[in-house]
Amino acid sequence: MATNGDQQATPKPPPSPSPLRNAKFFQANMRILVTGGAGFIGSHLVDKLMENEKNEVIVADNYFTGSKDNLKKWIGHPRFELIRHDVTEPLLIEVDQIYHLACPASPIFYKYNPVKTIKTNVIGTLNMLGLAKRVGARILLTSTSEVYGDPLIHPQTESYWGNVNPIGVRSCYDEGKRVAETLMFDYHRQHGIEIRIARIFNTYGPRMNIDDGRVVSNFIAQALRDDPLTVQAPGTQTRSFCYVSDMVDGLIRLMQGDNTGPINIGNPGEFTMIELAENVKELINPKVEIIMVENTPDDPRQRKPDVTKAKELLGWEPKVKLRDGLPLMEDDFRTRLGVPKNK
Ligand SMILES: NC(=O)c1ccc[n+]([C@@H]2O[C@H](COP(=O)([O-])OP(=O)(O)OC[C@H]3O[C@@H](n4cnc5c(N)ncnc54)[C@H](O)[C@@H]3O)[C@@H](O)[C@H]2O)c1
Ligand SMILES: O=c1ccn([C@@H]2O[C@H](COP(=O)(O)OP(=O)(O)O[C@H]3OC[C@@H](O)[C@H](O)[C@H]3O)[C@@H](O)[C@H]2O)c(=O)[nH]1
Repeated sequence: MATNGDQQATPKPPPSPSPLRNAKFFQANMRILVTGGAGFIGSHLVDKLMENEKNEVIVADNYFTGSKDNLKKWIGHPRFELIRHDVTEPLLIEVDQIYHLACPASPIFYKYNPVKTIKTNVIGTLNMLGLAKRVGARILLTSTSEVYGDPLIHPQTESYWGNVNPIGVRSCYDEGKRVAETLMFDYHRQHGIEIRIARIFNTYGPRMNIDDGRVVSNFIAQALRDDPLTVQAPGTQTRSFCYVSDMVDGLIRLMQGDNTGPINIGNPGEFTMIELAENVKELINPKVEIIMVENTPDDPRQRKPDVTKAKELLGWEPKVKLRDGLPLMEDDFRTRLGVPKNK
């Protein structure tokens, strides 16, 4: 007989959701928790979810890298609630879906307090799975392309197990997300929880912190301030950049569909960091200098998603090309930095 610990056991059916879900006369809105909803991707996701009048959105965030400012248009709205909460503590609320994003995402922030980063990924994800189990909610984890580490196959498919340093300075994030994925599947197999895992590749767009430290926000802020664009050596390392509206569309499709994932969500357009700097220079400030600076350990040398699965299973593919997305982000950064277009 299959036991709870048996990896091959058939998944149990999920716990039943609230009876209100099938109620005829009660107002049965979809109650959606977004952890990390005050951050960059989270706040765009909230905007999209709030467009549907059947959705009630609850954000839980500790404001480590996020800000209430990102959600100011929703504060006071009857279908919206904002809770100052750290996911490393349990949260007792009633919801139907959980988008679990809470986690610092920029390397300079996740390396700042690595122990807290790993606690957020492990204890935070356990707490959110416990909540999902108690109330029968479906839960989506925003995992990352960093689970592939410094990948030895290219482009990366979901079946690739990765090449991750378990004791390096990035491990609190990479290994933290890998454990978070493991926890998701263990709760699915052992308790029948409905799970969804998105492996997000580098995403950019308006509302990124100006001093977030990630490459696209750094280059745009530097170009607007007439500071040199700092390409970290050797500059031939590659990334593939997805515009945030495409990302949000992919996350919602994954949540609403029938596949657990993991599914890569990202834009396969691949650029070296030198090419990215040249694009920013040409589009935003042709006079700006590009300089080479020292890199940090374990920087992945190449990254590009294979999005076949997302296309086939979610009917999703990215629409916004890098050269169309950069000017949209430039406009937002100009407004926030107070740098008009024709200065
Ligand atoms: N943006 C990307 O390129 C990218 C790529 C891969 C994965 N992701 C994942 O997507 C999610 C969102 O990333 P983002 O780019 O919007 O980053 P972000 O830093 O803007 O947002 C993260 C949010 O989580 C909150 N948070 C952090 N620790 C918390 C805690 N312990 N309790 C409660 N809230 C906490 C922060 O305050 C912030 O609002 C993260 O899980 C990240 O790992 C992002
Ligand atoms: O100013 C800079 C910043 C960064 N870089 C380079 O740009 C590349 C991308 O660096 P970023 O800091 O933007 O992000 P990374 O791709 O290293 O990590 C990201 O991956 C996906 C997500 O999970 C996270 O958002 C983050 O970990 C790296 O090769 C880095 O060396 C520069 O050349 N100049």
